[in-house]
Amino acid sequence: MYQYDLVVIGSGPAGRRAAIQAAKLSKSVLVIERGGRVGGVSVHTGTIPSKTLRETALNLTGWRERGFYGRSYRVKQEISAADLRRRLLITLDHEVDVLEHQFSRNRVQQMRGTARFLDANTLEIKKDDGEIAQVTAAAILLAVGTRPHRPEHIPFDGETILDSDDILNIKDVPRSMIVIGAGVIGIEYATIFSALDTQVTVVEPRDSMLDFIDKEIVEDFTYQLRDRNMKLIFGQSADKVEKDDGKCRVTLKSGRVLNAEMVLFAAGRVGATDTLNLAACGLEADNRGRLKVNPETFQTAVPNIYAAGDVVGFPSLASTSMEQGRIAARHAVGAHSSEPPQYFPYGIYAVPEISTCGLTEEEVQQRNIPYECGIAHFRETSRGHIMGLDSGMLKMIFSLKTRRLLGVHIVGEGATELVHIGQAVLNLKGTVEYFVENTFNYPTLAEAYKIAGLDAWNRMGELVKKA
Ligand SMILES: Cc1cc2nc3c(=O)[nH]c(=O)nc-3n(C[C@H](O)[C@H](O)[C@H](O)COP(=O)(O)OP(=O)(O)OC[C@H]3O[C@@H](n4cnc5c(N)ncnc54)[C@H](O)[C@@H]3O)c2cc1C
Ligand SMILES: NC(=O)c1ccc[n+]([C@@H]2O[C@H](COP(=O)([O-])OP(=O)(O)OC[C@H]3O[C@@H](n4cnc5c(N)ncnc54)[C@H](O)[C@@H]3O)[C@@H](O)[C@H]2O)c1
Repeated sequence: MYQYDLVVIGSGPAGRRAAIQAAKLSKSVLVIERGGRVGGVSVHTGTIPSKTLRETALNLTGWRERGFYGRSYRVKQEISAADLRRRLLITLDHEVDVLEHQFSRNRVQQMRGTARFLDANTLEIKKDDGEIAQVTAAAILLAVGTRPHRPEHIPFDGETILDSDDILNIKDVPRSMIVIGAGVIGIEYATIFSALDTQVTVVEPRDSMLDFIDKEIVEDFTYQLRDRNMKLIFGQSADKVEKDDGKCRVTLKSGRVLNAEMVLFAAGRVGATDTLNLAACGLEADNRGRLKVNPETFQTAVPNIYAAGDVVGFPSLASTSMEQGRIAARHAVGAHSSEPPQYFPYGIYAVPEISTCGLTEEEVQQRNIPYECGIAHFRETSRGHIMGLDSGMLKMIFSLKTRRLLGVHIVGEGATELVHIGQAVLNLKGTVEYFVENTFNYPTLAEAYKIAGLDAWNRMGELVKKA
C-alpha cells in the first residue's frame, strides 16, 4: 500500500490543478514544493508578477489616456521601482492566500522541500531545515516547471545584467535597456519598460519575432513599437555582454556595440529536472531539461509517472499547464478525461496586447484551404473613439468551402479578453453567419467582431454564401 494516491512535485498551475482535481475525486494527495510559498513560477516570477507590473505601469503612466491627452501625459511624474513593486507584493499575497485556502479546504497535504526519486514510487524530500523525509505514491506528477536559461558567458549580477526573475527586484527604473531575445518574455518586458519611457533596444537572431503569430498582426505590432522609438534589431545575436564603468555593453556578432544602463537576457528557459535524480526511476530529460509525454494522458515513459506544464515544452502557458495537470491527475487516478479542444488561445501581454486562436493566414495557405479574411480596426468602433484608440485590429479568417471560422487574431487594447468570443465560435465550429446575424452590445470593442465578420462576408462571392 502506498502512502498517497498521487504525489505532485511543484505547486505551479499544473501541480495545483492536478492536486485539487485528484482531491475532488477523494484521493489522498501530497504537493511537494521547494519554494518558500506555493504558486510556482506563475505566481512568484512569471505570469502574475509580469502582468501586475504591466498593469501598474499602464496605470501610473496614464498610457491608456494618451490618445486624448498626448504622449507626454502621465498620471505620476516620477515612477520609481518601489512604486512598481508595491502593487506586486499585494497581488502576490492574495494569490498565495487563495491557493493555500484551496489546498486546505480540499485536504491537499503539503510538504516544503526539494524532491528526488529513489525509485518509480518513492521520493526523498530534503526539507529546508535539513530534515530528510520519504514518501511513497501510486502515481507521481512532475510539475516542476522551468527556470531562465543562464549561459556561462553572460555575467549576470542581479542588478544591471538580469534574467526575467531578477527584473522584479530592480532598484531603479533604467533610462535605457537592451533586451536580448524577442520571445514572449523579452517582448513583454521590452514593451512594458518602453511604456515607462525607458529607451529600449531588442536584439533577436531571427529575422522577425513571434513567428507563431499571424504575420499581419506581427507587422502591425512591429510598426507600433518602432513608431514609439523602440529599436528592434533582427537577424543579429548578442555575442558578448560586459560591464564597463557602470554601464552595460553588448557586442553583437556583427561587431556592432550597444550601450545601456541595464540588460535583460531573455533567450529561453530550461526544464527544472536536474535535481530530480531521474535515473533512479528510469527517465531521462532532453538537452533543455524537458520530458516527453503521451500528449493525451501526460504519462511519461514510466507509466505511473506523469509530467505536465512547462517541463513538457510547448506551449508553456499557465493556462494550458492547468489543463494538462487536470487531465494527468484524472488519468493517474483512473477517472475518465476527454481530450482538450484542438485550439486554445495564446495571450501576449505586451503593450499593446496580442491574442490569437486557431490557424494563422500562413498556416491556412500552407494547407491549401480556400479562405477569406475580414478585418476591423478599433478606431472604426464607437468604443474605440470613446477610449481614444488610434490603433488595434481584429482579423478573422474563414473557409470559403464551409464558411467556418479558422482563426482569430487581435492586436490592441483588450485583445486577451476579446479573443474568447472567437475561440468559442471556432471550437463550436461556427461560421461567418454568427458574426453577420448576431447583435453585439454597442458601444463595445467586441463590435469589431461584427465589423470584421461583415468585411469577410462582403468579400465572399454570392455562390459561397448560398453553398
Ligand atoms: C515572465 C513570465 C511571464 C509569463 N506570462 C504568462 C502569461 O501571461 N500567461 C500564461 O499563460 N503563461 C505565462 N507564463 C508562463 C507560465 O508562468 C508557465 O506556463 C507556468 O508557470 C508553468 O506552470 P508549471 O505548473 O509547469 O510550473 P511552474 O509555475 O514553473 O512551477 C513549478 C514549481 O515546481 C517547484 N519545483 C521544481 N523542482 C522541484 C523539486 N525537485 N521539488 C519540489 N519542488 C520543485 C518550483 O519551486 C516551482 O514552484 C509566463 C512565464 C514567465 C517566466
Ligand atoms: N503571455 C504569455 O503567455 C507568456 C509570457 C511569457 C512567457 N511565456 C512562456 O514562456 C516561455 C519562454 O519564453 P522566452 O521568451 O524565454 O523564450 P523563447 O524561447 O520563446 O524566446 C527566446 C528568444 O530568444 C532568442 N535568442 C536566443 N539566443 C539569443 C541570443 N544569443 N541573442 C539574442 N536573442 C536570442 C530566440 O531566437 C527567441 O526568439 C515561452 O514558451 C512562453 O510560452 C508565455
